[in-house]
Order: sequence, then structure tokens, then C-alpha cells
Amino acid sequence: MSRRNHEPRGVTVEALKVALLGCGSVGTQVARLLTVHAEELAQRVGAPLELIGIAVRTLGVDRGPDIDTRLLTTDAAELVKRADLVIELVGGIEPARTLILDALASGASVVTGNKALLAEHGPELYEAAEAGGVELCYEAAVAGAIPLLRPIRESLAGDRIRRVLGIVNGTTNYVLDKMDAAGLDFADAVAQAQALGYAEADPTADVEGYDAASKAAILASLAFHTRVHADDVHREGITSVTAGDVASARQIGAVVKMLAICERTVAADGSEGVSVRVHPAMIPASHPLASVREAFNAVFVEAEAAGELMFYGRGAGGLPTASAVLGDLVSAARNRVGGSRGPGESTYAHLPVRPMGEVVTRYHISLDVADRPGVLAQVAKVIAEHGVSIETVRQQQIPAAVSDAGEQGRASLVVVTHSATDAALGATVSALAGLDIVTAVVGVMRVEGED
Ligand SMILES: NC(=O)C1=CN([C@@H]2O[C@H](COP(=O)(O)OP(=O)(O)OC[C@H]3O[C@@H](n4cnc5c(N)ncnc54)[C@H](O)[C@@H]3O)[C@@H](O)[C@H]2O)C=CC1
Ligand SMILES: N[C@@H](CC=O)C(=O)O
Ligand code: NA
Repeated sequence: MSRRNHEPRGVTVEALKVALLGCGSVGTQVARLLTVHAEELAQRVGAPLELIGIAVRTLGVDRGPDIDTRLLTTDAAELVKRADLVIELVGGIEPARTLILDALASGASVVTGNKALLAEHGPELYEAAEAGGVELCYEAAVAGAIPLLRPIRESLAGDRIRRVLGIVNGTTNYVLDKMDAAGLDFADAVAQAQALGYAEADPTADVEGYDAASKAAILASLAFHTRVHADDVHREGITSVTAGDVASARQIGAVVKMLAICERTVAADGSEGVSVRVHPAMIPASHPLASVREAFNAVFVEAEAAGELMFYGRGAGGLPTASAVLGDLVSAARNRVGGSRGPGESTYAHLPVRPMGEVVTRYHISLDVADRPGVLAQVAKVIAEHGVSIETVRQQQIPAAVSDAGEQGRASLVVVTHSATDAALGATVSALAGLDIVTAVVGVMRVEGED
């Protein structure tokens, strides 16, 4: 007798064996949710998910009441051999890479949040999944809990994506937010982000932009059906962002945000390429990204037919990230029960990655100059000579107590340009720095949002 649609399918097959590698911020929450929601997850999958072991680096550490210590092992490689589904949450390149390759080769599907590994070795992992006839899922790797990669890979598979732009690193957003809104010092803000489980094991990956660059490489690869490696991404972190930059942004009605921008480019001859970059930028306070606070992430996807879509939510933290991991786990487990597989790697477009110099952007340039007649004209002349046009100029005298340039005094000159290539803007700044009347280039930051 055929089953009616409204009747539950029931849990009909034997348990799927799940191995968890890593029991840190995210792993602990995944283990807890797997246990707490075991019955519901079994109903959703159509088979129980049996957590057969948790690989840890050290035994004997207090991991709280949610972790069954009988499941702990330091032998991750042996655990992988026994699993149908492997969740990799140790982070870093090795041994994560080898463990994932072994899992895929042995016929286990893999769920991971490891963007650093995917951005370095994605093609190798995809090929291993293909060869093993299994799945590689990584929704947690970009923008934590936010469903972003699945919509790009599946829901937008019939559209053409033009641009992906957003805030994809929770730690740097948290740090910039605390520097701006709470006046917190950089180091204190980073320490808070670490304590809250947002930062990578080494927070340098966050503040120097490596984490965002890995995520941008993954986003660009998926959005443009092209392999984009972490090294293809132009990367600047937030370590050089000063309280002065934050204040300067506020004076022009903007805020400083760490952005990831992946764009489809079209050259003069009509050939397409992609540009991928992560760097701090000033955006208008009225822009929706400006109101993204704390460790939240927000990503705009612009597609030809769909128009502009915005994805918003918790981009970091153990519990939100565990949600994305479990979503992938249920999906991979369902496919296993149903004998199907999700999409593999799609790289047919093979678009070239264009250099940063070709990217069109705007600059906010803050200069200390001699306060005397003709200075503004000299600065404007140099900018015009580079084919750059000025949107606004603001000049302010530096108070005598601060000034040490004698009776002429000094002034602060802030120029915001119109759009130009990054190469032209960079050359403009170098030329300005070489002028006698420029005492110091105090700050240079790109401006994104409306021109
Ligand atoms: N924390 C977050 O908000 C997010 C993290 N991720 C990613 O998830 C992964 C895990 O992140 P977290 O849980 O935050 O890191 P974590 O540093 O808190 O946890 C990693 C755990 O793995 C353990 N470990 C390291 N090497 C091991 C090995 N060889 N065998 C067994 N255990 C080992 C460490 O001792 C640590 O307990 C990383 O790839 C990270 O990039 C992704 C999205 C958000
Ligand atoms: N360290 C990352 C964690 C999530 O990917 C971040 O801060 O965004
Ligand atoms: Na996500």
C-alpha cells in the first residue's frame, strides 16, 4: 500500500554513524544539539544519527555536562574510518585536509566550517568527494548561521550573479563596532571577540583579513562558477584602522566596515573577469551595511534576474555556526538515505581574476598640509593630473598647540574622490605624499556605497 503524503515516513533504516572532529566553540554545540535533538533529527533524516565519537587533541579537559566523555578519542584517523558522515571542526590546514580526504575516500560525506582549507584546497577536496561518490558541505564556512552558500549554489543556479558584497567576518565587525560605538581600544575589542567564541584560534586570521579573504574566495568561486584561490583575493586587514579613521568617517556621515566584494567585471573588449577583494572601507551611515552591529554579518547578492538580495544574521559564534553545520548534516544524511547527492563543484566559466589596480573605487584621503595660500590648488592639480576628480574637500586648521610647523601653521585637508581605478588613486596618493607642502598622509581609505 502506498504511503499518503501527510503520513510520516518514519525512521526506517539503520543509524548513520557520525564522527565529530574537534570539540571547541562550534564542535561542543554541534555535539550538544545532536544529542538534545536526536529524535527530531532522526525523523527529519529518516534514520537515526548516531554520534560514534568526538576527536579531541587532549583528553581530561573539562568540556561541560553536554559532552559524553565516553565518546572522546585522540585518534581522529581511526574514528573517521568507522563513520558514514564526518563533521570536521578542528580548523586549519593539517591534519584537517588529510582527515577530510580520508573520509571522502572511504565513502563518508563531510561537513566542514573550514574556510581556510576550502579556499586553499577546495578543488582537491571536491575531486575526492566526486571520486568517493559522496558530498562535501560547508554552509558554516561563510557567514556562520546565515543560509548563503546553499542559496547561491542552488536557489540562484538559474540566474547570473553580478556582485556579492558584504560583511563576512564577525570578529572584525565586532571590533570596529566597539571602537566606534563604545570607544573601545583595538586590543580590548579583539580580546572580547575571542572570549565570545567569534575569533579564529589565531585572531590574526581575522584582523589581517585572511578569514574574510578565504570566505570571499569561496563566495566568488560559487557565484561565478570559477575557481578562485585565497591568493587571488586582494586582502587588507583592520590593524591599521585608527580611531582617527573612525572619527573621520563620522565627519563625512560614514562608518568604517570591513567588506568583502566579489564582482563580475567586463573589459573594454567585452571579455568578462572577476575581481575579489577584502579591505576596510567607509560606507554611508544610511547604507544597510552600516547598521550591522557586533558579530553579525550581512551580504548583498546582486543577480541579473533576481535583483538585489540581502542575507543577514549571526556570522560567528559556536551556537549559530552549529546550526549551519547541522543543516548540512541533515541534508547530507537525507541524501545518503535517499541514494542521491547534492551539487558538486561548478567551474565551467573559468573567468580570469582581474588585478586590484583595475578595480573602480573611491578614496578618502586625509592629509596634514602647510597652512598657506596655494596649497589647496597644488593638491587639486596633482589629483587632476592623475585623471581623478574630487567629490568633496574639507580643510581645517590644526590648533597651534598641536601644530609644530612654525608661524605658517598646519591644516588638515580631507579629500573624497569620485570613482577612479585603484591604480590611479594609489598613484595619486603617492604623488601627494611627495609634495613639499604635505607634511603627512594621515589616512587613506576606500569609500564604497553610492558615488
Ligand atoms: N567560531 C566561529 O564562530 C566559527 C568557526 N568556524 C570554523 O569552524 C572551525 C572550528 O572553529 P572553532 O570551534 O571556533 O575553533 P576552536 O579553536 O574553538 O575549536 C577547534 C578545536 O579543535 C581541536 N583540535 C585541533 N586540532 C585537533 C586535532 N588534530 N584533533 C582533534 N582536535 C583538534 C582544538 O583543540 C579545539 O578544541 C574552524 O574551521 C573555524 O574556522 C566557522 C564559522 C564560525
Ligand atoms: N572568526 C570568524 C568566525 C566565523 O567564520 C569570524 O569572526 O567571522
Ligand atoms: Na553560512
